[in-house]
Amino acid sequence: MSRTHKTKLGSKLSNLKSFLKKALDTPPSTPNTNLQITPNTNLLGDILTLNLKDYHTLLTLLNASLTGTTNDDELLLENLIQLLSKLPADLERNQLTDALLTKLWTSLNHPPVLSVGNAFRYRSADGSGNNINYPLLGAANTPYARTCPAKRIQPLNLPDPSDIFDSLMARQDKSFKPHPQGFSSMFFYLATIIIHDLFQTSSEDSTINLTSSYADLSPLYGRNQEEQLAVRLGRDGLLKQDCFSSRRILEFPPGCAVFLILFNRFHNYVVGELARINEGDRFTERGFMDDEKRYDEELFQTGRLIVCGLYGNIILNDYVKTILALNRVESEWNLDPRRDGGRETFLSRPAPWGVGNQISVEFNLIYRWHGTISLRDEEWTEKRFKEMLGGKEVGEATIGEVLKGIGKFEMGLDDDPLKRRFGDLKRDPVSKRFDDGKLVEILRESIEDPAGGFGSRTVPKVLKSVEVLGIMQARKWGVAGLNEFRLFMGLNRHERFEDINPDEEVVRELKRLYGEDGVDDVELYPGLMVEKTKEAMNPGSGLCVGYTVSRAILSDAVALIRGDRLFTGDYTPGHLTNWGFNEVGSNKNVSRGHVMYKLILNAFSGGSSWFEENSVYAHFPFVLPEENKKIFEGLGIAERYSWRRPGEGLQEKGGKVIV
Ligand code: HEM
Ligand SMILES: [Ca+2]
Repeated sequence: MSRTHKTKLGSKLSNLKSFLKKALDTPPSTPNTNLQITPNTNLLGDILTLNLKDYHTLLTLLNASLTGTTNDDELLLENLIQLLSKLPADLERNQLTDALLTKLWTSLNHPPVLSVGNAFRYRSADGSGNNINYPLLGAANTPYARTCPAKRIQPLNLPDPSDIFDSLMARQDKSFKPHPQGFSSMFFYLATIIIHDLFQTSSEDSTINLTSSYADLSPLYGRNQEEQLAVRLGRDGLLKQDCFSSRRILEFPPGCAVFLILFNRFHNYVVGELARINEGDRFTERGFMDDEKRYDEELFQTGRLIVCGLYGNIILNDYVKTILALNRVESEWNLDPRRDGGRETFLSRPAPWGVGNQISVEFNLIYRWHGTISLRDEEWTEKRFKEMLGGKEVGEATIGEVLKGIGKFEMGLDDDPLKRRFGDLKRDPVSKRFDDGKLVEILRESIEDPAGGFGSRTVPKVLKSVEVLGIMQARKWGVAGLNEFRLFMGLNRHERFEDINPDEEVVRELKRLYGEDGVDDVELYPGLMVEKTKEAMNPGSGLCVGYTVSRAILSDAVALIRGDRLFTGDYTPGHLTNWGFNEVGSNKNVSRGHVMYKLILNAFSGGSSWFEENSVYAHFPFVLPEENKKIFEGLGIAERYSWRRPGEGLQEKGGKVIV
């Protein structure tokens, strides 16, 4: 091909490129026919005089970059190579070559995200190895990350934390406001389990997080190998009966512990089924039967992947849907951060997945949701603290005494989780299990218990020392200010105190504490806690939390789930078995896509005598039954569910009989 011909082709390509750029820069509302083409380019003519095949190649290329997929029957790659070989050695050819190289490079992950190595097949006890290239990313016992640079000059006279709590955070007598969207305490018990799965600040070194940054159910399975072994039965992949690893969860209302017991029972059911089905002989093929330890290990680890799969599905299909009020409308859409199959196109570039996660100090503060504690749990906490303080009222105790009380309580627990108890529950001497009736009673009461709403002045006074410590902790971590953090998250700056919260008293107190001109001095924590809260909006706003928190937690949920290799690239039937993969999946035609019922119905062998298959308590426990009644009547589906209270009318099961 002559040099002139090559140059002509190059200039045609250049014209075509500016045409495409214009087409893409034109707002969608403008029809393409109205495109202004520079008169001297004669672009349409150029396109028509292009060799038909080259023209076709460019169109296919354009189509591929719009849709993200290539039909390789059209031999785009080969035609592109032909076109490139015809072009002159100039800018256009180089750019097209670079684009081709980029396309070839970005089709694969660099470095690879997945591995077939045995070390990466399961979840490690401490969460290490989730990112195969940076195995310590997000592992237990590593430092917290920092999300936002704190560049502002630090104000030297920060207000007294105790004053901040009393004036802005403390729940005033009789001022409890139930959650505006009718959330039950069960919702916040799951939240409590999630946050203890993700944050546990070491009391010896507050830069260290003692648990893994992954939603891997560390409160059930333990934060390290030693804790994991203590909660396992040591045979057939089983966990010890009705047990969980976390000591800390025993500091919380008994509904949290029951929630973990539901997961324990699900685990033991799963490993039983895995062994029984023995899919593809995978648990016997390598002579595991002769090696009991190995057999136990394979069953346990596969079981854990499946149980964590259900946990992840509960977080996405029940918890996040409720947060976004998608539980209140007909739509089946959900924000699923695991979405894959996305391709890079002109319009979107899918976020990476499976690259790991490391929790930051900012998120430790963002998730301190003590304002949502119900009146019932406030009372429970007052009693519990009094016990831990040897009878002293918490108001009379120093922060040191409270911390010592908590430490002593945890130390006083037996090392063997099987020997720990909670509430007034007793283990059956033979089965070692707690009584179903008692567990159901705690569940029912938790589902019927109205949680509190977020906002300023909502935190029970009994937690004052915890909050004061939180404020001091945030200062020690040197976190950014509220406005600094908002700007980092892409939110606008609060220019006036009224923007933080229009409530007159809150504005007055904020000004008193931070000074008339101190709006940028307002600290991240407690700023997050006193910010105005989002109004209910269906769908869109279910959680009704403070503005900044509502935005930040969605990014965090995506980081947590999409960042987790074992929830994304390695969430496969190969890892979980076909049976396990199906067992924990969500089906939009069942339970409106929710999956909590799988956990609850499985836990009680009495089956329908406790919860009917279609019990609203089993299917939608995060919202109060009376609120669900209103929602489902509005949607015209109330008759699909049983509204009977679990245990109602039962005389002989040992639970409290409700009539
Ligand atoms: C009655 C219920 C609750 C009680 C008695 C309680 C008590 C405490 C206590 C004593 C601490 C400080 C010491 C420790 O880390 O254990 C703490 C910290 C914390 N709480 Fe709560 N809490 C409750 C509910 C919640 C809820 C519902 C959430 C959020 C979903 C939450 C989030 C946090 C967070 C993120 C920390 C910091 C943890 C760390 O840095 O290790 N809490 N809570
Ligand atoms: Ca974890």
